[in-house]
Amino acid sequence: MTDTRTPNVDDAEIAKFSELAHKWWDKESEFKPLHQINPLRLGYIQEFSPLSGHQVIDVGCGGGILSEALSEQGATVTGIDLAEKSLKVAKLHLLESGNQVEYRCIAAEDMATQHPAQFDVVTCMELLEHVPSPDSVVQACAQLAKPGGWVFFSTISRNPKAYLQAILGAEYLLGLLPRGTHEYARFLKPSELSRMARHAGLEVVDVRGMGYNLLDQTYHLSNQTDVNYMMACRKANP
Ligand SMILES: C[S@@+](CC[C@H](N)C(=O)[O-])C[C@H]1O[C@@H](n2cnc3c(N)ncnc32)[C@H](O)[C@@H]1O
Repeated sequence: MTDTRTPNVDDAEIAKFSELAHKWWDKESEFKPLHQINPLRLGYIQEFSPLSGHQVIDVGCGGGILSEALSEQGATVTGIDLAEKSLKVAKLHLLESGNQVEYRCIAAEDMATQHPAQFDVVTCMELLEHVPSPDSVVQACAQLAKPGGWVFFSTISRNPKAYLQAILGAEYLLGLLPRGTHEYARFLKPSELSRMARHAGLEVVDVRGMGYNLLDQTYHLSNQTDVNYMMACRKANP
């Protein structure tokens, strides 16, 4: 039977990340902001869930910045992405770091069909704003989680301040990210992501902002969720 589903992927997005793949572990490159926020998101995840001995899947793992940090905490980590080149870099980096992560080139939706309810923790960071149907990825993340498991998202809200900071500021004025990294229409308000999460059977436990300090050029957790934010969700335990 032919699969008539429209794949939930924007080829231009995959090409964009593939083009930069060799720079994933260069902490002064276009991926510097991801390296800078990584300790914050790891700490956030650990506020809610232990990692040691847990099965974790990192959806849209890229070069493995978060996947490796999760593995360093003793989790058994699977990383999935659709950019082959990024996964190659991720696998090569394991040789250097000695960390263990199983990387697979597969869509979240397909992984969820193959491995439903298999993971204690699902992380999906900075991915939703790069896909045509974020709700489909949210559904897949919920399906991947065990009952009682945790699902963490991070993305960017959609409002004039987010446009000014995340696109105009970060891409055009400060040059923190390459121009064209983000498309405003794909930003998601916390209320919209909460609705998607609830629809997928997840309880939204917490929403937390991530702010950037222009003066010392550092990121911090914040109660302001109107630009970058993370969400901690829990799958119901029937
Ligand atoms: C901004 S990067 C975030 C990487 C990683 N999650 C992190 O935060 O360190 C976005 C990632 O999403 C991946 N991506 C984009 N569209 C995707 C899709 N439809 N399915 C899986 N991964 C996708 C890209 O290849 C890229 O690695």
